[in-house]
Amino acid sequence: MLIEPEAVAKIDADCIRSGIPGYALMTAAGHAVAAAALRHYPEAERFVVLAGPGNNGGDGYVAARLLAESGADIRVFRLSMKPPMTEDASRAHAECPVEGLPLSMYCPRLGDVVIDALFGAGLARDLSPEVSDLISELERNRIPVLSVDIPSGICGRSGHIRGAAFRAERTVTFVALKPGQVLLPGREHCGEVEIAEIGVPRRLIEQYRSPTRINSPDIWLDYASAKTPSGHKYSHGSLGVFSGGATQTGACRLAAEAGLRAGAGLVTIAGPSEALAANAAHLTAVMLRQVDGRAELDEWLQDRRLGAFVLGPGFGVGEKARDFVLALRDRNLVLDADGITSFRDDPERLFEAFSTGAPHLILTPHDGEFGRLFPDVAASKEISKVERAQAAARRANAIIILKGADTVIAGPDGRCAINSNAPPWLATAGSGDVLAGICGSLMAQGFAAFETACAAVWYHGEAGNRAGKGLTAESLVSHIDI
Ligand SMILES: NC(=O)C1=CN([C@@H]2O[C@H](COP(=O)(O)OP(=O)(O)OC[C@H]3O[C@@H](n4cnc5c(N)ncnc54)[C@H](O)[C@@H]3O)[C@@H](O)[C@H]2O)[C@@H](O)CC1
Ligand SMILES: Nc1ncnc2c1ncn2[C@@H]1O[C@H](COP(=O)(O)OP(=O)(O)O)[C@@H](O)[C@H]1O
Ligand SMILES: [K+]
Repeated sequence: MLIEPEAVAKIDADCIRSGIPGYALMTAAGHAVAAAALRHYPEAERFVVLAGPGNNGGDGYVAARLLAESGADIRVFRLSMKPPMTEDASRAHAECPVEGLPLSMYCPRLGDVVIDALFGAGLARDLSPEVSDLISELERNRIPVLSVDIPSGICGRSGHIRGAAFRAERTVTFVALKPGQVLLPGREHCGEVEIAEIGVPRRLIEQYRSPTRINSPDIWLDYASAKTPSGHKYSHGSLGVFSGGATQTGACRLAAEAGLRAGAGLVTIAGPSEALAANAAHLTAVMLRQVDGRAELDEWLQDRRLGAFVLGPGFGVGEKARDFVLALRDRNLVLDADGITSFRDDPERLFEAFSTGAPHLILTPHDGEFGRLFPDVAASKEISKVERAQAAARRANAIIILKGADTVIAGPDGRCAINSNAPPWLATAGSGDVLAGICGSLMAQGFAAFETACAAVWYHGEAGNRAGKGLTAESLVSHIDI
């Protein structure tokens, strides 16, 4: 579950209305931070709390008091020497026995552990040069940082860096993760994340949970046991994958084999006559069909058992791709790679074709391909990856899988998931073709488009984890296990 940074203040206000004082929450937060500091840094020579002007700083003052009470050597440096900006933070400051000095007086030294309590959910602008310089100095001296709630400088909504950001070894966050802790680069800046409960009632957390979720199997739970013991290969889904020309057949085979491995009962590669020999030489369980032009395609499409199609991997960019896609407008389609690029000059033609009915088009762009279909959305740097994918999904009436280390899946209805199980070695040639094949397979098996996309991305990541560091796209296929 995720909560947006904007919800933090609302949760606080509702807690207070429910009789849970804000200061109780701040005290619990400070306790969690102090406990994590003592637990993870027993060898620290001194703890250094950097306190900001708001409640993030307030959590820092509480932690400083508790660390002082535990007998640790503790220093506090304040961003501003003015009184804190909230009542709770002022109280935490007043109760802290350690005198706070101006931030400019802090000289990092070996043995320090920094507790970064400058900004959390309230980060509203770029960090000042003073803070940026301090961050560089801490990094140069390899001083470990434990961040309170989120590393200061990371936007909790987008994961973007506001000018500069602490690179924490650990982060103690409260209530639930924020999107900016799962999206990059925020995720990398958080280090190990611990979620502290702090006593917010469950019903409030549920009430304010973000519609954006972390990708996990509970999203597609309803489809998990779709196969019945009495099923046959057609009831397990029939998938069609389009092949490119004679010298570009590898990509479609990766998609087709992934589709079979992901559980489709039947997978057929449809390709031009010139590619038949190359495909035939490498296929066993996957079937082959000659489809040169539109007439043969239309004939093949008479087979309504074909539950989904994959077009794009190795297909070639151009009018043939556009023509085939338009012929598939009322079918379940995964459009990847060349299939996406083919609509670069006229994306509206694609969107218009799939504009009606329940979404049945899945687009699987990486950043470059995304920019070809949605140049204006890609250009707006302020919006988060989640918001980019959502805007694209609405425009295209499609499910968008915006790939990367933090793949985001979004639907036109606003549903969204951020994936976090993919290992870095998944970034290898052909990996995207495998993902397209898994998507096609699940759609052919009857999963709805959004659930398909979430499940495919997650199983792709799991396969990557099982395959391990030396993975190639081929070995990735053999590790798909659904
Ligand atoms: N429900 C929760 O999750 C709870 C959250 N608490 C803490 O409360 C924090 C949020 O507190 P606040 O809303 O007071 O926000 P922050 O403490 O994050 O920041 C607040 C102040 O910093 C100023 N500011 C923002 N960006 C700045 C920049 N770049 N340079 C200089 N000043 C800047 C803002 O004008 C604002 O006044 C959370 O991150 C968390 O640490 C806890 O106290 C307990 C409960
Ligand atoms: N750093 C990374 N960590 C985890 N997964 C990644 C990373 N970079 C890319 N990926 C994933 O690897 C796949 C690459 O797909 P794609 O860019 O289409 O490559 P290709 O065209 O070579 O198959 C996508 O599923 C993407 O999400
Ligand atoms: K912080």
